[in-house]
Amino acid sequence: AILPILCYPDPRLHKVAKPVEAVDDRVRSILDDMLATMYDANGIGLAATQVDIHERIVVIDVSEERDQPMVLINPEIIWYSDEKVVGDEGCLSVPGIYDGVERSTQVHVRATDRDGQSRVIEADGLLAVCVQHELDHLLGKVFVEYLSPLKRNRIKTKLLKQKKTEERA
Ligand SMILES: O=C(O)C[C@@H](Cc1ccccc1)C(=O)SCC(=O)c1ccccc1
Ligand SMILES: [Zn+2]
Repeated sequence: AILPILCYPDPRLHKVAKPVEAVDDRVRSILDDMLATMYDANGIGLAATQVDIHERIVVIDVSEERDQPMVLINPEIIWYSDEKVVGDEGCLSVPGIYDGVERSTQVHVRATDRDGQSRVIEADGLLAVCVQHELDHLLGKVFVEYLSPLKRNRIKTKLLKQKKTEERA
C-alpha cells in the first residue's frame, strides 16, 4: 500500500525509532509498503519515521533504473570517512526544498536485510549521502536542522502556508 508521508514541521518526524525485534511477516509487509511509497513519491530513500512507523527500518534505491531496492533493518553506521562534502539534499517530508548539507563522502553501514541476514555495506557517492540522511530520520532529525534558523523558519512558514491552501482546496 502507498502510505501517507508526514510533512515537516510535523512533530512526529522528531520521534526516535525503536530497534526491530524480529524480521517477521509484519516487518516484511512494512518494507513492501515503504518501497511502494518511495517509488510512488520518486524518492531515492525513505525512513519508517516518515510514514509514522517508529521502528529502525529504511529502504533505498539510488539506481538509475529504479530497480535495485535496498532494505536496511536496524542500520548503524560503523565508520565515517574523515573526508566530507557539501551536497544538495531534498526530503520527501520537506517537499520542494533543496539545500546544501555536509556529509562524509564514505560510510560503512551494518544492517539486517529482509531475510534476517546481517551485512556490512561500504557506501560512497549518493548512496553514502542517502544513508546518512535516512539514519538521521530514525533519530528524529530532518535535514533542514542543519540549515540556519532563518532558513529553517522560512521553510516552516512556506510549508505551513502550502498546507493551509491544500486544506482549503
Ligand atoms: O526524504 C527522504 O528520505 C528521501 C530523500 C533522500 C535523499 C535525497 C537526496 C539526498 C539525500 C537524501 C529523497 O529522495 S529527496 C527527493 C529526490 O528524489 C532526490 C533529491 C536529490 C537528489 C536525488 C534525489
Ligand atoms: Zn528525508
